[in-house]
Amino acid sequence: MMNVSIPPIRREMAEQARAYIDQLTKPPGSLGRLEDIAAELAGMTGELLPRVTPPGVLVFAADHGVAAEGVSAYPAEVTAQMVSNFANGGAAINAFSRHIGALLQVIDVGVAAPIADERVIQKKVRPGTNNFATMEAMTMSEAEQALHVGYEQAVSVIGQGGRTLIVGEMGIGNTTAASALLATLTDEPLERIVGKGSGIREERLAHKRDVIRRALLLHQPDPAKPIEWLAKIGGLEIAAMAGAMLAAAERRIPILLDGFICTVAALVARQFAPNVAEYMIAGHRSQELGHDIALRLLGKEPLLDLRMRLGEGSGAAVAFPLFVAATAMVNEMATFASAGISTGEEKGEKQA
Ligand SMILES: Cc1cc2ncn([C@H]3O[C@H](COP(=O)(O)O)[C@@H](O)[C@H]3O)c2cc1C
Ligand SMILES: O=C(O)c1cccnc1
Repeated sequence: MMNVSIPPIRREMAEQARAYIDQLTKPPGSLGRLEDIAAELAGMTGELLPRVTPPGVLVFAADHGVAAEGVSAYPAEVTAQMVSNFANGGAAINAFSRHIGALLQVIDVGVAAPIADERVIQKKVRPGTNNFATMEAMTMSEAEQALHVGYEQAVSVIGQGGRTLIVGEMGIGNTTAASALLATLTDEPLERIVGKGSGIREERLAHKRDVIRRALLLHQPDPAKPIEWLAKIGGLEIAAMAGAMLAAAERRIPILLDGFICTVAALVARQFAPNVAEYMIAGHRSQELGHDIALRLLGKEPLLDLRMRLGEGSGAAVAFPLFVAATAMVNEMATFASAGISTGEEKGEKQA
């Protein structure tokens, strides 16, 4: 792991798509960012008329030992409780997945409590990580196993017909792990990286930053050694999300990113294969403080800004209809020639 070989995107197909989009019955550029999305999807898939439905939504759940430090607004048992909620179809990601016709899978990659529900895919690598404030979160072998779980799950959902990959997560404490990972990729101070996650108060936010500061001093994690980096301060679901992204890019499947945790997982994936990022589009800007820094590092501008801060893949699911609109534009619109409509240039018209 991770011996992935991700093909370069087909830039000539993206260019061909742009030229074709300019022939559609609208002033050039008038569908704005949708035109960019359509061209990017063509470059990723290698197809002028790509299909993006159905999306595969993978929600990876795992617990975090660092939750014992009081870094979340919620108790750790909420992870397992929310997994039951996912299984019962009652979470935000369930509602949104139904409305976009997604193939939704919920995967236990490391929930602390036993999950005995056949609607949850059982891939537990270990029951939660260790508290990385005092010891390494997991072994390197476990980090690799978690990456593999994600990789295999993406292969599976793509095999079932998934044409876009959305990855979400559930794990109380995971904004602490994601912030710690992000902090090692930038010189930005923790005051600009570490946010309120599920909604902690200001006093607790200072404590959360202290916990991360101490952990970074203790472990000296090096992102250039990504398995070791993940093992020291990462999370099982974050590793799985990264693995899933690698599998999708390898198969030319576009990846629609969710919020803060997901973008950090994308940065993790990039540590394994730099060009994986060419297959990603950022779905939304999360309210989580560090998300802008993570997006900037990844070089992505988010499609939506709805002041969301949930995770689970919810922001990506809400952005997905933009993929549908972009591909419908290319697939269904008439061209000036086919509709017999005069072009502005032919008439020598200028915009007033
Ligand atoms: C009921 C509930 C549902 C959630 N769904 C996603 N998260 C989000 O909040 C958690 C991260 O925040 P922190 O690091 O502060 O614990 C993750 O589980 C994330 O998916 C939830 C959190 C809660 C409480
Ligand atoms: O943007 C996210 O992924 C996020 C933000 C807050 C809490 N959980 C997740």
